[in-house]
Amino acid sequence: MKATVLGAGSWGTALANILSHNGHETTIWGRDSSVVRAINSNHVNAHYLPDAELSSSLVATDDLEAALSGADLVLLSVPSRALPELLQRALPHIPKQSLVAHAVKGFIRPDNRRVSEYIGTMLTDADRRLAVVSGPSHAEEVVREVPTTVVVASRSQSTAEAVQDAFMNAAFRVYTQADIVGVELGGTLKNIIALGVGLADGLGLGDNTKAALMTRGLAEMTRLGIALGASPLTFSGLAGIGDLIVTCTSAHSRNFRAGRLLAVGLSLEETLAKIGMAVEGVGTTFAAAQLANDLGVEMPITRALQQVLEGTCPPTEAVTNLMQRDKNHEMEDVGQSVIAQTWELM
Ligand SMILES: NC(=O)C1=CN([C@@H]2O[C@H](COP(=O)(O)OP(=O)(O)OC[C@H]3O[C@@H](n4cnc5c(N)ncnc54)[C@H](O)[C@@H]3O)[C@@H](O)[C@H]2O)C=CC1
Ligand SMILES: O=C(CO)COP(=O)(O)O
Repeated sequence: MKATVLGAGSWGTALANILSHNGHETTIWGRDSSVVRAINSNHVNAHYLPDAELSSSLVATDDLEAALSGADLVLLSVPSRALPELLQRALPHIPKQSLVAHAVKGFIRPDNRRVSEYIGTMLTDADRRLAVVSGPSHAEEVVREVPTTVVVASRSQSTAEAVQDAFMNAAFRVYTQADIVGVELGGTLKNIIALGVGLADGLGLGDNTKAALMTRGLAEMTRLGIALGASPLTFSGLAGIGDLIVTCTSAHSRNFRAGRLLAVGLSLEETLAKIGMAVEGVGTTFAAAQLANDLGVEMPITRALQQVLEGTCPPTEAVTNLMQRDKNHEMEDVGQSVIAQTWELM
């Protein structure tokens, strides 16, 4: 298979490295010619993954048209805010029969569309060709071949299985899924909660608080997911709770680290500059808050975080506000029918 990865940041590099190691003729496109040169001459991406020695067969280029020529599989792996511009430039050169996968965890603003929804409006035969790769997978560990599991979702089973085959190896186990909406939303919405857990950590709050944020966070992720057409079960899988756990507990997570920096008093601009890589949770918080508002979905953690990011509520006050919300049943609307049945039987 001839594979082309668009985006030479952390994740694009890690995924291109897998494809190359798996024996596929792999090209990675990046906009930064110094990164391209370093991958070709030294097999290293010094800015994003300095400690990893990349496959010597991996070829890098900054020529988009040449990168896409003859590709059987095209993988888009840039931050969500960069995707529209890149896609406009890439579309005329994407071969008509190629499979197109993306590994982006964010919404396309300002319309707050899912990435596959956005790509699908432009790509011919999208239902057959398009797939999403998501799951608990920090690039820093993937390049070290730390055992990792992800999920590929597509409306087409054969496409999901083809992408699964392309990536699967002894250290990178790939599952398939049909729920493209749920898989995309799980990977996207967990970044909001990771920012919140990072804030809690930076404020010196305890493990109880982090567990509360993760669990109640999953509940509000699931509520929005259901409203947008996802299967609730997907949120108990790799793209949901799996990715939530890794992002909320790993020192590699840019979202978790950003939350910690905000908690100790850095401004949002200072925080983003200090991380120096994609922090998708910031844009996602605003997008999800807007979607929740439009759809009438309760997302208290997201709303609290939005206020913190806007600078209209200090983090400690946001915690107090969350704790003092009206009392509630744990399962709320998601499980109401089940709860009613159980109580009738008792
Ligand atoms: N880093 C990770 O471990 C993982 C990242 N992701 C997701 O992958 C996506 C990409 O993130 P990372 O690679 O981590 O980001 P990164 O910050 O490491 O790299 C971003 C890359 O995009 C490029 N870029 C930025 N603006 C661009 C533009 N306008 N046109 C072309 N290229 C542009 C940069 O030059 C850089 O190569 C994000 O949605 C992220 O959430 C998903 C799973 C794991
Ligand atoms: O999505 C990720 C791991 O699955 C990466 O998370 P961060 O963007 O927070 O580093």
